[in-house]
Amino acid sequence: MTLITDIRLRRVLDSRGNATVEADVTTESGGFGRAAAPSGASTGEHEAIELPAHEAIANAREHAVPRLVGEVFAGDQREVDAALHAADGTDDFSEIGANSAVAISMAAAKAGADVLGAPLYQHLGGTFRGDQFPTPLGNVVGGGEHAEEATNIQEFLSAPVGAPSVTEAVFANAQVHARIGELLEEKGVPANKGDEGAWAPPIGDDEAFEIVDQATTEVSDDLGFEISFGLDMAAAEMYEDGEYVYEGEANRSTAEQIDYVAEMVDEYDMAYVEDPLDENDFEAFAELTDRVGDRTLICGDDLYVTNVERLQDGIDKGSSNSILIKPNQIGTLSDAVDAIELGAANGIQSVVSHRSGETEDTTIAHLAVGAAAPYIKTGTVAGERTAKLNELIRIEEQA
Ligand SMILES: C=C(OP(=O)(O)O)C(=O)O
Ligand SMILES: [Mg+2]
Repeated sequence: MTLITDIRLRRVLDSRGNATVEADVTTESGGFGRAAAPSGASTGEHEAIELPAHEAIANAREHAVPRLVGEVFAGDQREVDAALHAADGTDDFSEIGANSAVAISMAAAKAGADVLGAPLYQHLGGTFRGDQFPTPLGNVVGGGEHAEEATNIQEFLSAPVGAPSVTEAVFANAQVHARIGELLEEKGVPANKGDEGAWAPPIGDDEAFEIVDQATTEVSDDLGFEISFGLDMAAAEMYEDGEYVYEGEANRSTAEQIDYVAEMVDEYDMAYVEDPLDENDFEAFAELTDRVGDRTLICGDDLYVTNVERLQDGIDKGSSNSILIKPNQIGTLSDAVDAIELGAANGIQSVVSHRSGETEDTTIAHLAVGAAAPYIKTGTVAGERTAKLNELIRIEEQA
């Protein structure tokens, strides 16, 4: 029933206005799935390769489509993803493009779910999934590679860790975002928005810490549950010649960077710090995790690039207690689920994540619920972000 009978690939727009790959997968019994690849700006050095959309489409049409159509069942995700790897023939999807691979992988999953008549999260996770929801980490202030003339730190993330439901958590993050907008206006700070819809004010990191702390505390008091906050430092983007470069402040050595992050974790009681150190420095990550990992999540994004071999290295070295999961960093849903499961088996908490360039695709909301990931990072406002957040609200209502 789920034999793939047709795959269509096209260029569509992402939220930055760039071309990305959209895939339609149809099965023998009329099952249908459509999905589109997201795209990063602060990409990890070890990510699977995204090709220009037209090239990824041409190469996937030549190599992947003939291996899937009439050959593979959309209901068997492992089979779909193995065929994508075989069609590509490299270890980083540089032949067909990770953008084509992930779009086809996700579209096939949706087609499989469609035939079964089951929600995607249940098709991915099994019938006993749907009772555990991720806490949404919401980007409320940011800069780095996502906005010019804004904070050095890429993302300040509202973390409604005490929310009684995912719906209340989603609305809490939106309220924090709105309150920050008011606080910036009161201070007379002109606030544009970055690629993910977070405020991108021309202020230093110190001031951003204070504003985010104030907003999360006020909204927490108003709503009556704990709202902490966290960071994505995207430190690989700051790392030059052995130092962390901060515009408008002194650079920091690795030891100083570790001290700085550890101090901020304690000063602001932060729940989460992503990529606080360079993407190849497993040892410095381990030092920081050793210092503060009992009271906050130290998450590897560019460090692991959703790759089980890099994650195993991090597990062996004690580099972190959390991993970011971006399906397009590794190319298929099966690879992403493998990383979540390896993490879970070793006490590493998964954060399923969007990219800074997104589409209206909602697959990651289902992946987070289907794989019982404890966190999801998918923005706070902006249509391509609220698409996922609103899908979580719907899943919670149905489950
Ligand atoms: C979402 C992120 O940004 P990008 O997609 O630009 O890598 C991130 O770094 O976590
Ligand atoms: Mg990141």
